[in-house]
This record gives sequence, C-alpha cells and structure tokens, in this order.
Amino acid sequence: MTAPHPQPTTATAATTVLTVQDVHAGYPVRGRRPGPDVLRSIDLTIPSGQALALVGTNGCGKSTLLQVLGGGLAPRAGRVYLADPDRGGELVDRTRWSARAAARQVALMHQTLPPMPGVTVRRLVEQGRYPHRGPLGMLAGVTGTEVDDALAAVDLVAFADRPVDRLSGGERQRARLALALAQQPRVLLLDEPTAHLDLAHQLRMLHLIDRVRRERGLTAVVVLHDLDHAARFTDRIVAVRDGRVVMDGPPAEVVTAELLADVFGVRGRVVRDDRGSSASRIRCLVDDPTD
Ligand SMILES: Nc1ncnc2c1ncn2[C@@H]1O[C@H](COP(=O)(O)OP(=O)(O)OP(=O)(O)O)[C@@H](O)[C@H]1O
Repeated sequence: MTAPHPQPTTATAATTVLTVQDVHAGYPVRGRRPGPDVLRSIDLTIPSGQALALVGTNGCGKSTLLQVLGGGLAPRAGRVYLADPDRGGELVDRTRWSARAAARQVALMHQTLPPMPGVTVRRLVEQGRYPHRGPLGMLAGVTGTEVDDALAAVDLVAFADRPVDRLSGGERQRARLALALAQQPRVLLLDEPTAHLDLAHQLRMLHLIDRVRRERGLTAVVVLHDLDHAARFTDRIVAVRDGRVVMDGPPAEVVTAELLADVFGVRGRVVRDDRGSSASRIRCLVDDPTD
C-alpha cells in the first residue's frame, strides 16, 4: 500500500468504492492450463452506499464476478480498483492491497460454509475479525464488541454457543452474514443470501440485509435469482449474460419483458402497481417455458 500506483482513467474517486475496468477472468482447467474466459470485458463502477443486484442465468458468471470484486480471483486482464479511506477515498489498484487491508474494506458472504464440526456460532463469527488483528493478535483472544455487535445485528445472540452445524438453514445464513459483518467492511458482497430459504425467510433475510446495510452505511453487491426481490431491495440491477454486462440501471428500467427474453430466455410480463414507477412494486409474470 506504500508503493506508487496509477490512477484509473474513468472512475471518480469521490464517490466510487469499487470499480472494475475491462476485466476478463476465468479458471484453470486440469490444474494449470487457463480455461475459457468466464468474464469478458466487464466494466462496473459501484458508488458508495449503493445496493446493487447481479442477475443472470445459472453459470453466466455472477459468482465469478463477486470473486473478482472480493479479490479471491485475480483477473486475467483489466483492472480492479478499491477506494482507500486512508487516502481520502483514492482508488487504488487491487494488486497493491494486502489481503488484510482489503478485507477491512470488502467482505464476501459465500453461498455455503465448509463443514465445521463443533465450531460454535461465536467462534465462526470471531474469524471475521482476522483482518483487524496484528500478527501477534492472531495468537490472542478476540477483544472488543464487534463480534457481539454482529451477532446482535442478525439476532443470533441466543445461538452464540450453539455449533453451526446444528443451526437451521435460515440461522446459518444469518451466521454467515454475521461473519461478514464482524469484518467491519465498507462493501458487502453477498452470493445468493436467500438460497435454500422458504419465502418468509427469504424476505426476512433481505429486510435484515437492507437494515444492516443502511445502519452501517454499507455498499452491497448481491447475487439474486428472484427479480421481484432484486427490484424491491436494490437500487440498481446489473444483468450478466455469457460473462458480459448486458443491462445496467435502476430496477424500473432493467426489469422488463426484454430482460426476461434476452437474458433469461423466457417469455413474460412485468407488472407494476398503480404507484407508477415504484421499484418495490415490480412483479414478473413468467410463462412456463415448457408450455
Ligand atoms: N472453480 C471453478 N473452476 C472451474 N470453472 C468454474 C469454477 N467456478 C465456476 N466455474 C465455471 O464458471 C462459469 C460461471 O460460474 P459462476 O459460478 O460464476 O456462475 P453463476 O452465474 O454464479 O451461476 P449460478 O447462478 O448457477 O450460481 C460456469 O461455467 C462454471 O462452471
């Protein structure tokens, strides 16, 4: 973080928290050989405080884009810049960030947790504190109130001593969110936070994310499959098809019959209630593709 760094040519440092420019990314096949590009020439600039939904069909590259935004996958080409609050919000090339410094800015809530027999909710959430602990701090216990605050934010205080593998699916999602919150990031990356939840729990989870995001002044990028939810809970929808951004804008402009046809390959109608363009009232009525 002390080395000189180039300034990006397009992003505005004052408001942008994260930006990717002409990013190509993919995975190796059989160990070493690079496989095909999964992301192809992605440009995305994310302003501070925005709630952004990534939508698209299975396998189009949404999780891969989250990995790139979170620094878990380095792009093959293009640049990722992250705003540094210690430099007045200056955009600093992601390659110049240490893993711990970047983790104080960006937290990724993965789709699933690896099996962790016997690990309690509190121990799990304490792992979120690692970017804030010095090398010696790794040997010491976790201090401060951030773990308790994160548990309280997701209403899991009463479950703190329960093993994670004895939680319900909804409680486990909240534990994963608490883990990300304990990191005290400025940007939350959420990969399908409503996966495996019933309808009521999906809505509870999205309201919870919305509340903590607003209370903590966070920016959020969230992968969602439900377009009604994306329209209701986010400010901006970015649609990805075959590794490219094909639509990007406010929900009322993006969630259209064209989105259903061009991105999801289904016919359908988008209904808005009589409150006009209110994004919270968008509903997609999709025809059964097998009819
Ligand atoms: N670790 C990996 N190694 C190799 N290929 C991968 C890896 N992860 C994902 N892929 C491939 O990259 C492509 C995009 O996957 P990705 O998980 O980003 O899609 P997605 O849009 O998040 O899909 P879904 O909605 O099903 O979660 C897919 O073809 C997938 O098989």
